[in-house]
Amino acid sequence: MRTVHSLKELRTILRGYRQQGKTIGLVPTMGNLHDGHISLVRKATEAADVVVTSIFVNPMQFGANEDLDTYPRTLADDQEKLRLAGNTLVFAPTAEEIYPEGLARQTRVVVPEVSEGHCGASRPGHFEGVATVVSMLFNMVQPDFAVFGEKDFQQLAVIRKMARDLLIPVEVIGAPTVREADGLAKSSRNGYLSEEERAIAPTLYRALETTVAELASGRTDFEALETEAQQTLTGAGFRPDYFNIVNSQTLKPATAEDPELTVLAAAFLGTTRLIDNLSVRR
Ligand SMILES: Nc1ncnc2c1ncn2[C@@H]1O[C@H](COP(=O)(O)OP(=O)(O)OP(=O)(O)O)[C@@H](O)[C@H]1O
Ligand SMILES: CC(C)(CO)[C@@H](O)C(=O)[O-]
Ligand code: BAL
Repeated sequence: MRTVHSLKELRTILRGYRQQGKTIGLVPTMGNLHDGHISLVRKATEAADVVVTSIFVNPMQFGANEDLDTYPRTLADDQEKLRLAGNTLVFAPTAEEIYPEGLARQTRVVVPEVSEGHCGASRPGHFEGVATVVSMLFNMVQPDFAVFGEKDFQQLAVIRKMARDLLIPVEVIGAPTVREADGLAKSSRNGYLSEEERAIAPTLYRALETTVAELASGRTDFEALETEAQQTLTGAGFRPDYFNIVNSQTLKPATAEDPELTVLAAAFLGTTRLIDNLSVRR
């Protein structure tokens, strides 16, 4: 498995694979890899001959008061995990390689509607940063397939729409959320939790499970369900950011007629912001 840091090297190697008629899968990440990321890599190896995992902590998607500087960077460990998972190539560029003229002068990709609300409301500019860097990664790698986790449900919806609207010839594949034994969604940011916070953290998943069970039983008083869940989270020691029951396709507020609903949630434990979601067909 090779690691490249420059776009020039990446393009040279990928040209070789294409000349051999090989299909290419892309797994975009910010590194500090865990079993969730590795499940995406394995899925990509099933779909494509060659798998490129990118590791780039993208400054454009971080807000001014967020954790860009402290975000864990663990390239050597990540490389070993990727090698064991059957990954072909690691692309780990510097910020200068991706944004040579700096963020202020970079063309940006805005995805309307689906970027609004939920994480888009709490993290202004976040999905613009994600859509911009992912469209650049699609241009750099020109993958046949790209795999993203359903843990970041709104992000997956934004990327699907962006690829469709910009006519990018890539098949976007969603992969199920990988969880710890107690239900907590695996996430690099779980590493920020204290022992006490880690013990509370699975309450987020349990609140989603409770809400989904109520929805499956036919309840349609969505706002009351959202309030109940937020009270549960607050009682457990969280500071809820949002807890929204939505139409799984549009991510707009749920209606009683929707055939599939998704519950999207984000909540803080101390300074750590966790997100998770669960879907239910009715
Ligand atoms: N538990 C998980 N199961 C499946 N996919 C996941 C999981 N966690 C992250 N992913 C996916 O991995 C890709 C890279 O995500 P990222 O590097 O931000 O990891 P992360 O653990 O979600 O980090 P963060 O804590 O910053 O949210 C995204 O497509 C994301 O949805
Ligand atoms: C898709 C992504 C790699 C873009 O920076 C990031 O948002 C992530 O890790 O989910
Ligand atoms: N996993 C989403 C990337 C972010 O939180 O910035």
